[in-house]
Amino acid sequence: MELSFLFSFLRNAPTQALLSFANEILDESIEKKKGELPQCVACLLKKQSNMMKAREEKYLSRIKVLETLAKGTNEETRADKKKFEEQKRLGEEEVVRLMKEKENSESIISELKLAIESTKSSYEQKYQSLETEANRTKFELEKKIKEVEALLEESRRRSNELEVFSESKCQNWNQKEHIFNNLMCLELQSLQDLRTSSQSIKEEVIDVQERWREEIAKFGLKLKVLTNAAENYHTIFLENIKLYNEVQELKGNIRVYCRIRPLLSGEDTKSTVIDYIGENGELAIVNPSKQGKDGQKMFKFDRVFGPAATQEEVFSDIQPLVRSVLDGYNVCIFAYGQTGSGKTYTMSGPDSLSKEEWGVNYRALNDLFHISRSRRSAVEYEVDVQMIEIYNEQVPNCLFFNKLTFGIVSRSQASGLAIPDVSMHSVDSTSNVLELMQRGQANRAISATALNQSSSRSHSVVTVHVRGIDLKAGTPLFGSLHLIDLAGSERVERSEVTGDRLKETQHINKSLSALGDVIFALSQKSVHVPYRNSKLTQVLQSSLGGHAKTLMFVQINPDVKSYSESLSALKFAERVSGVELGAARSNKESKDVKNLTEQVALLKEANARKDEEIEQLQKLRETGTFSSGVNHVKHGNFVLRHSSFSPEMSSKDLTSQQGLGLSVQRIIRSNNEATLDSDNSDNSDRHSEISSQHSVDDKHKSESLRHSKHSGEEPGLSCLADSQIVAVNGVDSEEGLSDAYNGGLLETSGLVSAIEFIHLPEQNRPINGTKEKMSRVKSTVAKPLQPKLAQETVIHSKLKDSLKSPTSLATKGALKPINSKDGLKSPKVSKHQH
Ligand SMILES: Nc1ncnc2c1ncn2[C@@H]1O[C@H](COP(=O)(O)OP(=O)(O)OP(=O)(O)O)[C@@H](O)[C@H]1O
Repeated sequence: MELSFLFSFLRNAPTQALLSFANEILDESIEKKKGELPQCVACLLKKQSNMMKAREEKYLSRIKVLETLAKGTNEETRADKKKFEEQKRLGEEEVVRLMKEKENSESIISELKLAIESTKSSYEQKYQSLETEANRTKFELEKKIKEVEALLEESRRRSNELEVFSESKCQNWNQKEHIFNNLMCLELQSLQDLRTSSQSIKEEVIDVQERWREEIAKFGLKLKVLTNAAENYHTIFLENIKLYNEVQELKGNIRVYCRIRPLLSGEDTKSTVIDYIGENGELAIVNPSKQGKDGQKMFKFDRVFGPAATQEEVFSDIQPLVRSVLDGYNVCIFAYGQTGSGKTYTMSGPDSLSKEEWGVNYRALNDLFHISRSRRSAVEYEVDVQMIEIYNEQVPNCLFFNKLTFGIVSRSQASGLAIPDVSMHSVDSTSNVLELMQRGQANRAISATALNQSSSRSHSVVTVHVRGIDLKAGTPLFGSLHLIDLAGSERVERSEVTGDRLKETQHINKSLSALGDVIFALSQKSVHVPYRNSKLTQVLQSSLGGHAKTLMFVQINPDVKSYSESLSALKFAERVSGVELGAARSNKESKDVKNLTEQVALLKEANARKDEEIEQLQKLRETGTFSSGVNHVKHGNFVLRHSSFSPEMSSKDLTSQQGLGLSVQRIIRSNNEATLDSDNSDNSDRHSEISSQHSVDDKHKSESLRHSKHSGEEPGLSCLADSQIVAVNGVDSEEGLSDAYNGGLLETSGLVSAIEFIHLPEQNRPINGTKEKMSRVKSTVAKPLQPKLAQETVIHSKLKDSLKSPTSLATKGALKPINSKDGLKSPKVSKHQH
């Protein structure tokens, strides 16, 4: 074990150790050689001396032989002596030679000795150096041996430790093996279990798969149903939007779209007040001077267009509204916002006008032409345009260079004209419109201010009148579209204006604040709405307080410097979006209305005849020959002629009573009463509207009942508004008549009454400001019912039914005689009449 460890140690020992081991072997051989060297030298010397001795002995023996020979032969032969001498000489020479040889040998020996000596010394030196080296190496080797021994000791210890460790490891591994074996057994067991359970799972999976297949088949069916539903969803979604719009239209909220213009060059393009623009009309702006949530303000409008919105996108959203003008609606679109916020851009477009940059005005007219052409086979349309501006509370006509100023009629005319005297221009193509509008735009008051290079200094109003006639039914319609680019509100210190510009600014701000007051009154549903405080609100009256569809663009400049202006514009817009105008009404006559109008004409005829009879009866009465079944009604500013029948009477009685069951009341009212009234006329207008609206509901019935009781008159007679007057006058006005059917047809306590409002001609108007109107009382008398009157009874009942449904009877204009030509030309006619 130890040896094997040593071998392995040597095998693994570093080169240094091997080197030392080699040295050790070398040292041993040197040691050996060192012991052999003197013996070698001694042997060599011994050989040499032996050889020399042998040679010397040989020579000496030869000399002895020779001497013996010489002694022996001396006597024998003297010849031989000579020979001997010769031989002696030769021997001597030989000796000399030998001596020489000996000398040579001796020199060789000495040389050899020297060589041996030198070799010896060199060997000794070498030996010494080798000895020193050997000593050193020995010392090192000893040292190394010691180290090796220590290492050996250490490795022995380690090997012991390793042995112990491996012993324990072995035990561990044995234990582990044991555990592993146990585990394996368990695993095998659980594998077996798993196999069993997997088998059962497999069966279950097959079962589940089977069930899934069935479920998937069911899902497939359901999916089919869902796909069908999804296909329908879009249609339903669109229908929902349509319905939502219809609800909105019924509520008549002013629609508010917000448009944010992009930041212009010269404005800080990195900072903007716009924080968030939602898809559903949400808008969040941030106050640059406040941090976090505190500085954020949220608004909600019908739609918000971001800075990237194109003119086309903006128009496509309002297109349905514009198109409804062709269905006889009055539509008003106006742009509001601080100066330089992009109102003119939205309404007209930039100065360098290309088709892509057309604003709402051009696009609206272009679209109207397009649609009217596509409907040509069914409806014939005529389009006229008026263009005015409100500049310093004056109303010049933008389409005339001399800019005559005009007065505003406080209430919109049936024609939709607030300013009836302004010239009307018939247009039939987009190029006409472009030419006309550019003329109007050129005549508009525009100046440079610190905030806008081309700031509009006036409110511009473009009114598009559409008159159409349904070629099949022969019914007329008329709609109007007001496109209003308001002048921008501005802070004088920011716009840095003086002189004329300052005066303009003051007028602009004053009229915008009047608009704010009107909006406030409308949102509060106040009885009094101060339309008369400015020309702007007077022009907008029919759009804000009438039955028009109204849309406002609130324009926003996103620059942080304009934060406070943007905030107040958004607050104003929020208030505007809360204004409910009521359902918009179409100025389109239906077939029913046409029939009814014809019937009304018949009624009028019958009335005229009846009036004659009444007059005759009155005369009779005055002469005291007749008095029965006559009611005199006089209340406030009006006088009614009324006859009634009791609720107990059956329809048969009604017929047999021959006219007693029906009373036709004629109420004459000045059509332009509102124009002539003082400021309070707004109130009276409103009152008259309210009362006429209320006349069909129960509240009013009870009111009239109370009133009539109070005045000692029969119930059902005093339900008309204060401002309405009664006069006996043969002049009928269509507008007044339609008003009557809007508000004057009553049913009270079983009494059916028809009331007819008739315009007073100019000369018959009451004196300015007076509420005491000229009146005459006329009484109806029982009179045999003529066949025509029986028919009238039915007609009146029909009328009553129609009035209960708000859509069945049209507005004022709806009851005009069905002279289609007249109906079609109505706006122009009214322009001249008024
Ligand atoms: N959506 C827009 N895209 C590009 N430029 C716009 C946009 N809106 C406005 N601008 C530019 O902003 C500048 C001011 O616009 P505009 O004259 O229409 O403002 P305004 O509200 O009518 O101002 P004012 O009330 O003073 O007449 C113009 O140079 C216009 O071209």
